[in-house]
Amino acid sequence: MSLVISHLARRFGPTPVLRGIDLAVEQRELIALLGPSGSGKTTLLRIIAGLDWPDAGGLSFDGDDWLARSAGERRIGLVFQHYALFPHMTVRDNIAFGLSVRPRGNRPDRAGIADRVGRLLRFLQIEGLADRYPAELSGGQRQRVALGRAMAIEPRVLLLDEPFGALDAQVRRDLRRWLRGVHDSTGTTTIFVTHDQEEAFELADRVVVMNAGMIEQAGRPDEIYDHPATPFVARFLGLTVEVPVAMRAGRAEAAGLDLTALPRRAIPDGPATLFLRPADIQPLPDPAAPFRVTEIVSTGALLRIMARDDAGCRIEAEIPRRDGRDLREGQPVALRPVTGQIFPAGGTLAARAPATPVTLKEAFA
Ligand SMILES: Nc1ncnc2c1ncn2[C@@H]1O[C@H](COP(=O)(O)OP(=O)(O)OP(=O)(O)O)[C@@H](O)[C@H]1O
Repeated sequence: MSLVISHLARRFGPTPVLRGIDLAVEQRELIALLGPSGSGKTTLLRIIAGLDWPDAGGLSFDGDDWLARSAGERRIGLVFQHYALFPHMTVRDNIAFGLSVRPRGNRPDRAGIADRVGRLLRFLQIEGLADRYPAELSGGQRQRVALGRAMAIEPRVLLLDEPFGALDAQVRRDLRRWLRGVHDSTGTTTIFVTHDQEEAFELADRVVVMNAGMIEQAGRPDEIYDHPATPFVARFLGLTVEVPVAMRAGRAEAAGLDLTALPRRAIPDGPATLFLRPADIQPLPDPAAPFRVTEIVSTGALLRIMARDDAGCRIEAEIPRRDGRDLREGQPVALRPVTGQIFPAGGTLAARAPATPVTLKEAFA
């Protein structure tokens, strides 16, 4: 166990921003803090970094009480969305900065620093940028350099706050893969903040979903994707179709919906809510079905099918375009969810469930 966060609380004036955070981060783990704006992700990151202090709770690293340590003593690498590099310094000097300001006993000599920076530049595949100034770099290149600067001090924990937030989609994707590769080679314990689901799921070993200052769920990406633990997580992860159902002997029933593909659940008889992703609902032409297609919209590869029954219940399904050739507006369709999540009424917990071969070790050898 490396980083242990216990019962952490923080308020700003009367507003509680963190309301009892408990999280243990293993050595070498890559954790994503995922949540909507204002859920407290940055505040938590700042407290870990030593840039802010909690009102209550604990924070330790390998048993050492970090709340008794300054930011510098914690040896943390930080990368922010707009972490301005020093504009008057070249990339090489920016990366060397963290090493050159170390206390004397701990500081390599000039040749040692130059050697380390050279190896790090190669490792991060930014050798060609070494003599440029930040103004001569693209956004993606700047963030690679910012990561290099954060890593030069061999941080015990690397903290990234929306590091790719300001970049366009393709660059973000490239940087994600690059970051994952860097992490896999170095094994630096890493926590990054994002509100981008795809980014969190592609990059992280474990995703921590935050909402209103609390952790709603923490787990492996596929675990969270397949089994959201709360209605909030379900909605946040795209299970946006909510259907009132009646539970009977573990099966969900709803008029006009074929729910036979859903497995039995250990949920008491009575009212419940079924949460579905539009992509998990199959609309099948059926003259006897109570739902009718009201609208078909193409988004390119996909068709969005809106359906409605006489009682006014509206359900949206999303299917690959090639699967929708037989569907027409006005046509009766049976709706068949293939998977979904059920929460008892009241919304409590669900019953269901690189180009160069230099490694960082070599870079610092
Ligand atoms: N120094 C401060 N003083 C007062 N309120 C603050 C301060 N810092 C943050 N807050 C408030 O605390 C709440 C949580 O902010 P925080 O930045 O931690 O959320 P976040 O999840 O990182 O959001 P975002 O994704 O928008 O960055 C917000 O309502 C914010 O306005």
